Amino acid sequence: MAFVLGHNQYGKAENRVVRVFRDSDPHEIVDYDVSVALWGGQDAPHLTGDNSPVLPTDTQKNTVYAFAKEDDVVAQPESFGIRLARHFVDDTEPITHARVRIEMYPWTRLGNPHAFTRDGRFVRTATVTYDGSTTWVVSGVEDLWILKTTDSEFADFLEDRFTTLAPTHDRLMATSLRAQWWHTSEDVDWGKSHDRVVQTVLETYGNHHSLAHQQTLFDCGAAVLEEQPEIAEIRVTAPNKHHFVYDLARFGIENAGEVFHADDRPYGLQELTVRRDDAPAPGLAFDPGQGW
Ligand SMILES: O=c1[nH]c(=O)c2[nH]c(=O)[nH]c2[nH]1
Repeated sequence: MAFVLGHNQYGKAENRVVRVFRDSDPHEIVDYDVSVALWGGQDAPHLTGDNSPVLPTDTQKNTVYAFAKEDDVVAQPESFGIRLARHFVDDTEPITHARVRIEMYPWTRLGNPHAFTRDGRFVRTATVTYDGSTTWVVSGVEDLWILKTTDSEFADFLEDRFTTLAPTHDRLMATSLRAQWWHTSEDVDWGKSHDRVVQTVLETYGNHHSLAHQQTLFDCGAAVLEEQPEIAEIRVTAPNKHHFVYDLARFGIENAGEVFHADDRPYGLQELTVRRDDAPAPGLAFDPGQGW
């Protein structure tokens, strides 16, 4: 029996970088978790242990911290990712592809010019993939919690002999949303664009009269594409965080949708892509992972 090497990539994952902009008054900071993955020309180390084509992950880590000195570049996760990805491919023989994934933890300024509190509303993400000619820039958000106390229905669904769910025309609906959107241009004010997407998603989710979580999420994605022409495609992963009306009738207490059990698992999971009908193919924009 013979074995062949399939897709492989390697890199330094989760480099935690905090950059302080001391020259700005008041001080600014960015807080990143940067993961680098490189591929191309790496048969020898896997098959024979010959490390001559390997740029050590330790060197990759050092590069992340060194480039964090470049003010304009490091200020936004997208521009930092572009800088790093192009460097690793353009300056390192035999690397052909780089993917840099950055999580950004937002901090909010306190009352004085050099103190901050971690803003736990969401994590901002950017994933940049570069193949030596094309650069794919994907921005995103994770752990964006949204909850609405009414304006949500779920009825008229398929029923079979295992169905026990009662249809409802008024329920509490909640999620912790993950979304990633692909820009077809780099001529973007990354910070403003990100703020706008988050705002659009929050407003749409909140204002939408929902017949299903699926419908609300599609509308959120469509609203983002409507607002921002440079975004070609958005992918959303959203658990339906079930809240069950707690049975207080057992104690002779009325509960008209006021006391809920916030269930942890299992949860419904809606995953969808919304794209412009004339959008180009996304190529390597979205990380398929190892497929499990
Ligand atoms: O919005 C919903 N979509 C579903 O597919 C579903 N399934 C379910 O049990 N509850 C819900 N709610």
